[in-house]
Amino acid sequence: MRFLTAGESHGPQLTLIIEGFPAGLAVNAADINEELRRRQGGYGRGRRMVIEKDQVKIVGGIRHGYTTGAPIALVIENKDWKNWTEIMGPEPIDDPESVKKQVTRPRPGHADLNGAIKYGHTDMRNVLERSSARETAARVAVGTIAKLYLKALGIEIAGRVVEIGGARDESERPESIDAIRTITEASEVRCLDKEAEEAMKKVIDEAKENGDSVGGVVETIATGLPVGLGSHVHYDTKLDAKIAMAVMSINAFKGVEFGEGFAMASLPGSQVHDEIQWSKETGYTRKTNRLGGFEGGMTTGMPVVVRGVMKPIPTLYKPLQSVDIKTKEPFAASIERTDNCAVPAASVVCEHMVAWELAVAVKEKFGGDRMEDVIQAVEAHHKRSVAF
Ligand SMILES: Cc1cc2nc3c(=O)[nH]c(=O)nc-3n(C[C@H](O)[C@H](O)[C@H](O)COP(=O)(O)O)c2cc1C
Ligand SMILES: C=C(O[C@@H]1CC(C(=O)O)=C[C@@H](OP(=O)(O)O)[C@H]1O)C(=O)O
Repeated sequence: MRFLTAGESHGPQLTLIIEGFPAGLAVNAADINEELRRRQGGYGRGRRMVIEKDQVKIVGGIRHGYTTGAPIALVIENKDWKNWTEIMGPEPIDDPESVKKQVTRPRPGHADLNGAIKYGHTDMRNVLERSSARETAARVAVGTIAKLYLKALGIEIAGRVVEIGGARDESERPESIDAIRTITEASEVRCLDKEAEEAMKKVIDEAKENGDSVGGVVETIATGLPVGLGSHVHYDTKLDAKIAMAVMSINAFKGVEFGEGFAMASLPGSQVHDEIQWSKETGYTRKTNRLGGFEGGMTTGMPVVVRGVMKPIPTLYKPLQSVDIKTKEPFAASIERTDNCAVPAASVVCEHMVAWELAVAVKEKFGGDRMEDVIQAVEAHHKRSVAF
């Protein structure tokens, strides 16, 4: 299974090709549009999200509501494109230097300067257009199909915000995925606790007033997993490692942890490892889930619990010192628009990246050209695991 995305933030559209889903999976544009809507929202977003109303157009691989087994092709239009046709057009121009809005002032913390030096661009727009997290809309679209595939196999996924700029949601996470979804959807920052929500909004407001930005921590939970997705045999078959890579690949993510995560550093082994129990009805389970659903790079059958930390947004209204690459003169950046917190949106992206990696692992273990084959294979594996 693989997917590729193409398209610039202010270009005409994002384009996606996805390979590997079996035939017979029910997929509707409405399912994808609902997840795209979720990603666009959340407290702290900037004015761009007023312009965009993300809608997917299915242009291949799905017919009469079902996958055919052919590559799936999707398109998401950028409504902002109409304001950028001159600056972003593909046609050759005689004097590129004449283009208005050439970007020569790299933002600390963004991809601008490294990308310019690496690719030799004097207009850093050639870097920022593709490094923009606009691309995460495409990832949510493919992740929605992964979610639908997993759901047909009894695997459910939800996400939430745990922390924003030091304001933390300490409340107990409900076990039910539906409960997590219902509560977080009612929260403007996608957390579980009302008081925490107010504190997070305050932190975002204060940062905005100061021309600053804030980051945070998001969590994704997946339930209903078969035992033994992933493998211990190679570094690149360990599923926790693959999920960590996928989460780290989200723009501005700087760290990943599973279960108790970094807190394990200060705990004795007896308070970290999950004791094993057995019953005839359920087979082997763990009494706790402090390891977050993985041992040896394989799923234990307990919920996968993965968290990612997002750094504060790099584009700031409060100027940070940088150097103009054309004049080599120092300047203090001034900008037009930006998100000042995208942690709630990023929690939606994280859910979808985890869904994708789980879907890949399911496909690797169970194969199948038709959905009914996959369903049967997963059911047979569940039965074997319980009887083991
Ligand atoms: C949903 C989302 C929205 C983002 N919005 C912005 C933004 O408005 N302005 C900005 O400078 N960075 C934004 N970022 C972060 C940058 O895309 C990111 O910092 C940049 O691509 C550099 O990559 P790195 O931070 O992973 O090193 C956003 C990230 C996400 C996940
Ligand atoms: C467009 C999206 O996010 C963008 C991500 C982003 C960045 O630098 O990552 C910068 C901003 O873009 P603009 O400069 O056009 O305002 C965000 O709006 C989106 O999430 O769909």
